[in-house]
Amino acid sequence: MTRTIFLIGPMASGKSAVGAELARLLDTQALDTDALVVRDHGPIPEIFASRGEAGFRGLETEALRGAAESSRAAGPAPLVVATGGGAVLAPENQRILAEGFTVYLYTDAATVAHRIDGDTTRPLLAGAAAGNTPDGVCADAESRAAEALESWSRIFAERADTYEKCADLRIDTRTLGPAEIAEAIVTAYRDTGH
Ligand SMILES: Nc1ncnc2c1ncn2[C@@H]1O[C@H](COP(=O)(O)OP(=O)(O)O)[C@@H](O)[C@H]1O
Ligand SMILES: O=C(O)C1=C[C@@H](OP(=O)(O)O)[C@@H](O)[C@H](O)C1
Ligand SMILES: [Mg+2]
Repeated sequence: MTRTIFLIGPMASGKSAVGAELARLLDTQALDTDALVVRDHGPIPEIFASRGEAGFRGLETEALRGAAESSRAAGPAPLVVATGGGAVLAPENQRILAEGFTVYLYTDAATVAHRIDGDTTRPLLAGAAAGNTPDGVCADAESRAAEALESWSRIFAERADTYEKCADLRIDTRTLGPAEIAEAIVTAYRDTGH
């Protein structure tokens, strides 16, 4: 039976980039839950601002459900679904991930530091990126980057066990490029008999 390949992992671990590469290798379609939410509801920072994180999580679950449904309806090639970093949190999402082949893209703070520096698209890191400090004083670029990285590390520590629990396969991506990671996933997926 064909199984959807889900990509999970922390912010900026490469889920979206690897998803596109993997779909190219498997000659199939890549879906991205964040992209589906943006397509249907607008930019993620605006959703966090208007509906809060809980509102975003509801839309994320809807997108994941829809992506899994599209995959079931697709032909013999497995669909690739990149998730957002917090998609592993909701029990309903965990049940959906358990039906597919779920790959955890492991990385660390040192590796993602330059990827999230100055990023304003991820609201959970953007308090720092926007220059807001808890005391309301504008932070300089260097301390903003340090704060974003601190937030990333704290959130990752909170979720690390959940990523492990949801994964059929864990790849240490720290020294690999997206194409190499995609190749490793295809090999492991084929090893499962697909
Ligand atoms: N393995 C990798 N090596 C180098 N750069 C990467 C790698 N994976 C992702 N990137 C880059 O890091 C940034 C974040 O990747 P992205 O796919 O958006 O992560 P995610 O979807 O997990 O948040 C992008 O600019 C992407 O091109
Ligand atoms: O980790 C998270 O909670 C989030 C990760 C983001 O996706 P990426 O992991 O693709 O950055 C996006 O879903 C949103 O900003 C929340
Ligand atoms: Mg992404």
